[in-house]
Parts: sequence; C-alpha cells; structure tokens
Amino acid sequence: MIKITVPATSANLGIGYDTLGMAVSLYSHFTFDRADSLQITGCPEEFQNENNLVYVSFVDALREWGVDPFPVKLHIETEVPVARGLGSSSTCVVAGIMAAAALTGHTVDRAELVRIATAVEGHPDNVAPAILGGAVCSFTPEGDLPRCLRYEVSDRLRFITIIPPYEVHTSEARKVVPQEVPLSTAVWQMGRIAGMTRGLETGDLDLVAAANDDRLQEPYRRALIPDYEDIRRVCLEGGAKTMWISGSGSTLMAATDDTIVAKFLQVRLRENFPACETHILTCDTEGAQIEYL
Ligand SMILES: Nc1ncnc2c1ncn2[C@@H]1O[C@H](COP(=O)(O)OP(=O)(O)O)[C@@H](O)[C@H]1O
Ligand SMILES: N[C@@H](CCOP(=O)(O)O)C(=O)O
Repeated sequence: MIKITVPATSANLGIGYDTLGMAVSLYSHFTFDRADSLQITGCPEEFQNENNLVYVSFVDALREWGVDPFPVKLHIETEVPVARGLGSSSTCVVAGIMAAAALTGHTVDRAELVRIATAVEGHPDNVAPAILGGAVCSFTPEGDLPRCLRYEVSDRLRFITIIPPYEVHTSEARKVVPQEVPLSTAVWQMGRIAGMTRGLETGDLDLVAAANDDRLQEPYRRALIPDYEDIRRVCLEGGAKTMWISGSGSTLMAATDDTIVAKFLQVRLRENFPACETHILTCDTEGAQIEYL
C-alpha cells in the first residue's frame, strides 16, 4: 500500500495568471492499493466512480507509459476544500500520476510529473508547486516540456487564508477573464511578476503589496465572490499587507510577516465572517511526498 500527500496551492499569486503558484501547508492524503474492483472512499459520493479525477489521472498516466489500467482501492483524506481556489483538482491529478508510477515500479522524476500533470490539468501553475513545493513560475516553450523556476518563500511570511462557504468552479471563472488585452496591460503585469517573486523570496511585503495589482483576472473575478470587498477591507484594516484571490477563488489570501498580526486578524475574520473557514498557512517547501506503508 502507498500513501501520497500533496499540498494545496495558491495559483496566480494575484499577478501571475496561469504562471505563478505557491504550495501551502494544507494537505490531501491518498492511500492506494491494488484491488479486484475499483473502490473509492473518503470523498463525496459523486466522485466515488471511475470518473474520479484521481483515478482518471492514474489511468492517463498508465496509458502514457503503455500499461493497461487496473483497479485500485483508493482512500482520500483531505484538508483541501473543493472548488475554492486551493488546487483540490491538482492534488488529485498529482496523486493519481504518482500512484500509477509507484504501483507499477515506473520511475518518474519531478519534470515528468509536471509534464503529465500539466497536460491533464491544462495549466501548470497549481501542479508545478504541488509537485515541487515553494513558489514556482512555469511556462511551456513551443513544442517543449514545461520549465519551472522554483523560488524559496521567506519563512517569515504567513498567509491568512479565508475560505468562503460557496464554490467557484475554475472552468466557470476562466470564462470571465478577457481573452485579449492591450499591450499596456501586458507591460503592467510583466514587471510586477518579477516584483512578486522577489518580494516573496526576500520577505519584502512592501514589494509584494506593490506588485500585487493584477489587471488580467482579479478585476473580473471579484464579482464571483460576494464577500470580496468586505474581507479585503477587514484584512487591510487588520494589518495584512496585501490580499489576492487564491487561484480562481472563492478563497482569499492575505499576507503578513507578523505572527501576532496573523492571529489577531484570524480572530477578527472569524467574528466578522463566521461562515468562512480561516487558516494561517505557511509556504510548503517539500511538495508531493510518497510513503510505502
Ligand atoms: N476528492 C476528490 N475526488 C475527485 N475529484 C475531486 C476531488 N476533489 C476535487 N475534485 C475535482 O476537482 C474539481 C474542482 O476543481 P476546480 O474547480 O479546479 O477547483 P479547485 O480550486 O478546488 O482545484 C471537482 O469538481 C472535481 O472534479
Ligand atoms: N490559473 C488558474 C488557476 C486555477 O486555480 P484553482 O485552484 O482555482 O483551480 C486560473 O486562474 O484559472
């Protein structure tokens, strides 16, 4: 039996649509064993069948390597909520591919994992940090494999994560993002992406806040999150330096370098938004892990 642990991810980091992402300290655990028939437990009933994204990714990876699919017993224990912008789908994709390798004795390195996972997920910004840990900037050169630039994130940073009780499905949230932008918008984004990665590395939250001013997706996606303005106000008044939509939402992520501010802000958020789940997270540095049980 094998156990695979995959961190949640905050994709985009506001400014880096489909490009930046960071692994955070919230985890999904998946145990797999060979079985006579497919058995899936620990997830909503609607996912307990062969269309389960973990199993679909498992089968895709096996086919990629020319191996016939076989049934497994899969148990899921997750802290990562579904359709809230914390990369639950990526945890499933990464776990399925890693399990396919582990149960067949196929050796895969992290680059191969990122390649297959990006093909399944459609964009690399969640799967790359889920696999590598840290913050990752990824892009795919024409006809080539995805390239991932991994950044250490300062361990002084805390990410106050506010998870509303409503879902935002990534497929829907992608429809509200304009498909074309003026050159001035492209220029606006480019320098800020470098500012965001440098600020996270050095723990310079003034730089992170200056860089976190997205014009590609956040102005359009706020409307999908009814509490966006109120939560942002409480976060900034409560001492956070900046806040972004995590992935495609509905989760919002605020940053501070002061653990006391983080705690006070969490209390204030819980009072003001009792229906929201809140966590104080750090950057996960390890990425996906496998254990043989
Ligand atoms: N435990 C799970 N088992 C199977 N599929 C899951 C599970 N968790 C999430 N998913 C899949 O991921 C989808 C949510 O993905 P998405 O809308 O991209 O949001 P997220 O930000 O959570 O990744 C679900 O609709 C489902 O297809
Ligand atoms: N770049 C994607 C990221 C989606 O992340 P998720 O965690 O919401 O699945 C996007 O912004 O659409």
